[in-house]
Amino acid sequence: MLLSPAVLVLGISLSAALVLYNFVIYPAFISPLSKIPAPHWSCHVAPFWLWWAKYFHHENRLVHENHLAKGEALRLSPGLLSLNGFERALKPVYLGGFPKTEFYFRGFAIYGTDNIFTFEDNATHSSRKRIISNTFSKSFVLSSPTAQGSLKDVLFGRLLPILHSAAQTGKPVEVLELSYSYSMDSFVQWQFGRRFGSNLVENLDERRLYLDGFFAAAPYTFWQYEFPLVNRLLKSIGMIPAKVDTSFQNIEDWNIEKCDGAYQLLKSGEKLSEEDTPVVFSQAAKMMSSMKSSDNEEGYANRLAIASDMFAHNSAAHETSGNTLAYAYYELSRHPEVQRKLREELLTLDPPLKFPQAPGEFSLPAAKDVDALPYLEAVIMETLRLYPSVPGGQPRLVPRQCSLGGHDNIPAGTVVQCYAYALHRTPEIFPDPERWNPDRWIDASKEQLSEMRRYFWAFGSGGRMCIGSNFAWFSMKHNVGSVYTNFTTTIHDHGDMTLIDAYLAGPKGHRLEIKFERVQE
Ligand code: HEM
Repeated sequence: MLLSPAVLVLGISLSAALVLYNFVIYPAFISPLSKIPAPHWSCHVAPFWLWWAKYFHHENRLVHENHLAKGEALRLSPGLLSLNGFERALKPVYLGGFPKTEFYFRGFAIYGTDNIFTFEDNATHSSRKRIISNTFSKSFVLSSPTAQGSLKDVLFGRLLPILHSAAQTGKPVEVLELSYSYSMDSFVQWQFGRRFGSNLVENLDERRLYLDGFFAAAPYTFWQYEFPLVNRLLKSIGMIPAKVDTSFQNIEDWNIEKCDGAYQLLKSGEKLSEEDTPVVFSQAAKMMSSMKSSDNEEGYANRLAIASDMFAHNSAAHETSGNTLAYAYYELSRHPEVQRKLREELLTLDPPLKFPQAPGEFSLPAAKDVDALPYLEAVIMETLRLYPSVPGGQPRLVPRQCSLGGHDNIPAGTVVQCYAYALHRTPEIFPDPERWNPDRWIDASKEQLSEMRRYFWAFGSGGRMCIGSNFAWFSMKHNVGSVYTNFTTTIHDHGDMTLIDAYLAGPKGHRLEIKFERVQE
């Protein structure tokens, strides 16, 4: 049956009116979100501003500037809010356990499989996290002989000798990639045990394989996070080079070889020394797999799920801690007076973190003593405040209608996010926020300090907070502690040290050359 022209015109007009209402009138004027200020008027009806800010790497900075000008809630796109504050932002959203969004699967699923970082559903996530969380507790890390073994091998056996000989020859050292390498090796040795540890610090082929594989995709993350289908299309027509996938495949293989090796070792029943114990992997394998001697080489239960978790851990460990260490060297090198003060504190350790040690003797101070040094902690806290390695928005889904950022009736399904970049630069909490000033953590009153700690968000908060934060503190404190016990540092040369404007970030110029000089006894 043919429709009359009048009915056709009416149908088209009604559809147009419906589209206009749903995509313009409702979001711009009627939705409860329409009252929330936006960085640009178009944010109320379309995500173009946000795509532009992400693509050109202005998002974190502009979100921060807009919070300063317009208050604690911003509408970045029709269904996405940025929040900045504790009581009406961090507390309800992150401590309240709002679930994650698909952003995490798009960006961080490995072997095509979810992992602890990517699960959206809280119940699945917490049952996975429970399996390994005890190995990541502070008391476990500080008393772990395997972690001590990793310090002995990686810090004292590899990193400090490199710095020591550079100090003797007067040659500068590029410390950014060296810090990624140290952070990876120190964590992987704890994760998989010494036999399956990595050696990115000394083995430049392994370093290139891992870091090239890891960073090859960095220029294309916009497509990967925002438009996965376009990302696939760009790959299929060669606009994203094939080496992005092949070099990533290399590091997936690198990780799974460690998993398979450690699995076979555990299954063999061999009595392992503390140094050889794959602390994190064994916990995951025992709980998620059968560990039967009949399991074949690569055929154990949950192989890819375990490997995906292990990859999530070691990839999270090396980049974040590596960037933090490099920024700590950078700022300390610009502040000799802070180096002096830090060294004074470090020399109170008994024994101090001296390198080299007398032949045949090796002794470290108790890890809890290193952990308790207030100025060392302040130096690293302040570095993480000014240069958070996860500065970008951490998106969560509003599960039910609620009030946030001073606005009521935020509908279920809205995506909300806080930015460490903006929280850490809130001037009422951190006066003179662009200044690197470790003393702010020492001189603050008790009340100020508790506010500063509520806004300090380098490791996130709530149920999805960083599981590796205690290991990161352990590894970074021993690194900075032993370097500044033995050396003074100055800057030789560097690329642009501005923090990249992205979800995960290090220095834009990706290069920091430092000169090390032995401390005069
Ligand atoms: C300076 C060092 C580190 C920083 C600044 C850091 C920061 C963070 C942040 C901000 C999150 C939350 C991200 C989000 O929800 O969007 C996170 C989660 C996570 N981090 Fe770290 N991280 C560091 C070191 C490590 C280390 C050493 C590990 C090793 C295991 C690790 C493993 C993880 C994992 C597995 C998660 C996901 C936790 C979950 O969803 O339950 N991180 N990290």
